[in-house]
Amino acid sequence: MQTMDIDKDTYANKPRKKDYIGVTFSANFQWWKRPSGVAAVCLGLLCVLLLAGIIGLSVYYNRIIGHYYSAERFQTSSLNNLTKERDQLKTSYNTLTKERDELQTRYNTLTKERDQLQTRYNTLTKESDQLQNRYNNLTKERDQLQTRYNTLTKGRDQLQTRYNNLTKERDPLQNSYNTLTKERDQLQTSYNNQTKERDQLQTRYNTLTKEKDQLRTSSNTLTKERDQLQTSSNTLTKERDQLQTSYHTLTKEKDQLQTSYNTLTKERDQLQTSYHTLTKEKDQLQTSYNTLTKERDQLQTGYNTLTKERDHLKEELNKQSSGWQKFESSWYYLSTEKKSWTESRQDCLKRGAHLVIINSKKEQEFIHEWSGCLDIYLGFHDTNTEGVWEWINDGALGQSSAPGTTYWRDGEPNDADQGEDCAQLSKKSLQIYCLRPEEQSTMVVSKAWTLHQHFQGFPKASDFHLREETLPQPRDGQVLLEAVFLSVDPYMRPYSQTMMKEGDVMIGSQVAKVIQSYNPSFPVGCHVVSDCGWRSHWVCDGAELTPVLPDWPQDIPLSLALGAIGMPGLTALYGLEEVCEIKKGETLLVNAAAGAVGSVVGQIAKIKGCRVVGCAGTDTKVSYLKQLGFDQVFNYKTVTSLEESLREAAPHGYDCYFENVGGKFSSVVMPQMREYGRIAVCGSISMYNDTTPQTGILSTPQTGKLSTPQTGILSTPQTGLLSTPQTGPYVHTYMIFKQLRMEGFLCARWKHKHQQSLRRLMAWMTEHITGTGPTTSLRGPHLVITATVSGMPDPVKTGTRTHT
Ligand SMILES: NC(=O)C1=CN([C@@H]2O[C@H](COP(=O)(O)OP(=O)(O)OC[C@H]3O[C@@H](n4cnc5c(N)ncnc54)[C@H](OP(=O)(O)O)[C@@H]3O)[C@@H](O)[C@H]2O)C=CC1
Ligand SMILES: CCCCCCC/C=C/C=O
Repeated sequence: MQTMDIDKDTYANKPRKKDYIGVTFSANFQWWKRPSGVAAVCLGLLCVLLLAGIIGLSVYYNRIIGHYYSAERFQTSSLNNLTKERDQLKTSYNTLTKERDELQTRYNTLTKERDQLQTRYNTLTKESDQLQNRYNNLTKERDQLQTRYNTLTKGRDQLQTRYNNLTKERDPLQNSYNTLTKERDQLQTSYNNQTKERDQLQTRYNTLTKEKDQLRTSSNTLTKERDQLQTSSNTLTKERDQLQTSYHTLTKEKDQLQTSYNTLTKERDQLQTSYHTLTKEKDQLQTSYNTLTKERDQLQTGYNTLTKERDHLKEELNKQSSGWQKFESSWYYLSTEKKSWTESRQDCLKRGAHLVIINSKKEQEFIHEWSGCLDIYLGFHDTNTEGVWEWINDGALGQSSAPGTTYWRDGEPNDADQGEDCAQLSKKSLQIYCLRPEEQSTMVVSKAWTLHQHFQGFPKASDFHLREETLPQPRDGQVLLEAVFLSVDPYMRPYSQTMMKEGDVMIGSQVAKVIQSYNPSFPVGCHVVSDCGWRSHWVCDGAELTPVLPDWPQDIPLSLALGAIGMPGLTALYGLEEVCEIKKGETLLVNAAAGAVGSVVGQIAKIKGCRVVGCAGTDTKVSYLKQLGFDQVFNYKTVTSLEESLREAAPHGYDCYFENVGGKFSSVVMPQMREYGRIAVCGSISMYNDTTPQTGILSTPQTGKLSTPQTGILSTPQTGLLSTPQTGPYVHTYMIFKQLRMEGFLCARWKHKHQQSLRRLMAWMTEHITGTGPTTSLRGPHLVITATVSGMPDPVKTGTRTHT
């Protein structure tokens, strides 16, 4: 291994401490290898021997002398021997001294040599120190190199680990990528390239720097590739999931379409067969129909001619028998009642006629004679412009010329009694004079409820004020109305806020009777619907009047012209047909179901073959709605959970929701709408009287699309329709995911259809009355009118409609 090689080299160069000490000792102990060392040692030894000999001799000599003197007498003979020995010792002493000197000389020589050696030794020591320093430096460098080597090794190992991990991660990604896409082969190739690169990297493993760079490069590349693979894997996974979802949706839709296609194909085939059969039958019938039509038309023509002749004869007979007189092409009637000119004019209009208009002298003479010479009011007046006399034009005849003006009595018209605006044919002569039209008639005083002060919260009696006002005489084209039924509707609460100022007469519709008329479209006695507000009487020109349907059946209360066969009924019809576009078999929810609108909504939906769920606020109303044929009804005020009751009533949810109440009720319904559901926002009665904002919280939805209830506060609306800021909830999530359609509407949008729609409502109502229609045909709640001492309904007590 490379590592081992490096270690060997390193340790081979490394001096051991033991060896270093060895160098020092070799200078002190290996003296026998040097001559100067040997000489010095010998000299030292000789000195020691000499010293020992001198000491030994002196000891010996002292003993001998001592012994000699004591035994002088005994050992005189040995004196000579001693002297000899002394001489010999002297000789050897001299010899030794010589030798010592020689040794001293040699010692000096050796000392010199030793000094030289010492100098050389010092030089060597210095050199050794220098070497030691260099060695230390080298050691340091080596250590640094070692450290760098270790760091690099570690880095390489980490890179290797990362590389291995990346390689490991890359493999499963490669596998999933291969599974997910057709590009598997390309990725496989790139994988092989990577593997090759890895092998090359392995080969270049020995050069750390290069290897590091290569590894880093390949690591970065792999990381990038892995990220790209990860990204493309994520993208593909997402795309696959989306495709999977849309695939499922499409499969479902396709299956449904296939099913309905098959059903339709079958139905079409059956229809095709029956169409052919019917076409044949139709052709045969058409032929016989054409023949019969011709015959019928001929008969009809003959019949019409005969009918006309008969009617004409009948009319003449009737008229004659009821006092009418024919002169030339006109009929004349003489009333025996005493009335003013104005009242007589009314009386004529009631009879479908008008005050007499004279077109010729002959006619004037006939009237004079036939009347038995009575005073006769003429349809001649200058009420529009003083001094400009004209014939009345109540529509019965075309505009007449005015030949009568040539028959004025002398001095007439003179306006003698001021306001003599009408003409009379004198009983005494054939002449005309003028008189006041209102003689004998009384002025009409109307009573009206006004808005005394704007409502704060629920309306109260003190918000209203009863006012009397004298009405002007109706003029040509005008009518005088008398209220029969007034309506108190929820819309008045928010509308008054913007459309009215304090002191104005309360807005509202009424059924009124025409009691004076100068407008042939509205004869006296007919009933109209007028938007003139809460008044007892009113004079108007008829432009805004809607006649109640002709031939209104006697057994249907006229008050329904303000209910089921009036604006509320129309609202119900348009909300269902135009906004909800309701279809047979669908499930509908309606709240405020026992009200004027709600009760009709439920009944029309039943007529159309739908399943109807209704909510009302009392048990009596609940029973009433059951009688009307609603499928499921409950009292929303007494149920434990509105949410649960709604779900029980329609476990599969609601296709259509006719919204009358708004606020919290609406929040609870929203999650229970079915996909593609439609919501007709007709009203929001629960919010009209708010003084503090309602807090609308959407409960956590079944779908789980929203995890957190949503709330919010709408700032006070620009329109000022609502005095109190409205709070959430925000319904967007439901609208989006259930693909709902929510549309507000006002019934006036379809004004052009009102007449035909009223006839449809009346037809449903009549079917019910006569029992000819389905059991679900229409019934309508009536109005409760509470009379007061004032003679006007109490605006607060009549605030709620109910059924009777
Ligand atoms: N868009 C349009 O063109 C029109 C809209 N409308 C709207 O239709 C709705 C119904 O009108 P209409 O049938 O004439 O009214 P009604 O006066 O006949 O009935 C109203 C009923 O609403 C219910 N109600 C009243 N207050 C509340 C409340 N706070 N919370 C829940 N329910 C309440 C009561 O029934 P209960 O006892 O069952 O609670 C009440 O009897 C109203 O919102 C009105 O504004 C009406 C006509 C036209
Ligand atoms: C003065 C009669 C106006 C009738 C308009 C009714 C529209 C109702 C709207 C909401 O409640």
